[in-house]
Amino acid sequence: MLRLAVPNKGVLNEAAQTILKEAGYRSRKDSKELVVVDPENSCELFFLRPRDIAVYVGEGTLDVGITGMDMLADSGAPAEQIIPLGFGVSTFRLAAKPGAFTSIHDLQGMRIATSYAGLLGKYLAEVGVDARVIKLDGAVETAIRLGVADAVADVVETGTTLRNVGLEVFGDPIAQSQAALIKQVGAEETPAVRQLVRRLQGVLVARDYVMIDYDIRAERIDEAIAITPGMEGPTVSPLHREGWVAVRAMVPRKGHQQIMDQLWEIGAKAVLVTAIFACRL
Ligand SMILES: Nc1ncnc2c1ncn2[C@@H]1O[C@H](COP(=O)(O)OP(=O)(O)OP(=O)(O)O)[C@@H](O)[C@H]1O
Ligand SMILES: O=P(O)(O)OC[C@H]1O[C@H](OP(=O)(O)OP(=O)(O)O)[C@H](O)[C@@H]1O
Ligand SMILES: [Mg+2]
Repeated sequence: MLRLAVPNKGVLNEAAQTILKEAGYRSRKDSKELVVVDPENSCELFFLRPRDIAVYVGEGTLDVGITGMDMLADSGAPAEQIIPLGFGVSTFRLAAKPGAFTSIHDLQGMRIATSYAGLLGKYLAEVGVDARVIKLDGAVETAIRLGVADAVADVVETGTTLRNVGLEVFGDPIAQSQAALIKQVGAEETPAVRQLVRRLQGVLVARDYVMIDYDIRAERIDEAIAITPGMEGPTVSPLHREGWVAVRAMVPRKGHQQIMDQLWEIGAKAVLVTAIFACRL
């Protein structure tokens, strides 16, 4: 049995469940379910707080888990990324009242509120700043207004939360993060883990790529291949029309309209773009 940890709440919950479902694993029927057994995939899914997932995986009680890389770094647990998953993308940053500070070095002797005390503590040690870390569970942006802190260190995505309380980021970003599949440091990747990884990678590729099909004059095939090189070279098949070939290749979803324009410029006909439902590369 593969034992897999999935975020039970927060912004990672829905995206993690979606990617696992697309990868062929069972979903839970309601948000109160804490363990789901998936016999077809010989897998058990444990729904846990994203912050705790690194701890379970680091201890080796669960084989793999999905959590934010910032949470993994914050926990200090001996776990590592297997693959990034492309969601829960955020930056960990300092913020304060506009104009109050310009760099981390202005925070010597100040109070900084955060729910990522581990991550902030490591950063302060790295840059040699001695500040007081005020550990809070969430909604840390309010700490300044309530007089508990002079600055905050928190996750920023769109910046809406900071704007709403009249705060501004300052200094260099402390860390970039996104959700990842993680395992214990040094743990061997079992066949079940490798299969999960292949499936997740297949979903990520299917999300990022589309399939393009078109017909082109045989003498322009080199130009066409330069535009649509595919993953390992496009499929080129003869057409039942003298002097023409059919080409099929995967291209990035982003920018596929520009690729269609370029193909049209070199005389391609019947250019079709279709979504990839699933793939294994
Ligand atoms: N608004 C956001 N956009 C993108 N990613 C985010 C956002 N907020 C948090 N994250 C990321 O999601 C992960 C989990 O954060 P989340 O806020 O769900 O956990 P939490 O704060 O412990 O839980 P909760 O907010 O339910 O108390 C972290 O890696 C974080 O960087
Ligand atoms: O830049 P934004 O797009 O506004 O997103 C960032 C906000 O999202 C998260 O809050 P969450 O909803 O998880 O609440 P929390 O602070 O209680 O964790 C994070 O802690 C920030 O407050
Ligand atoms: Mg949160």
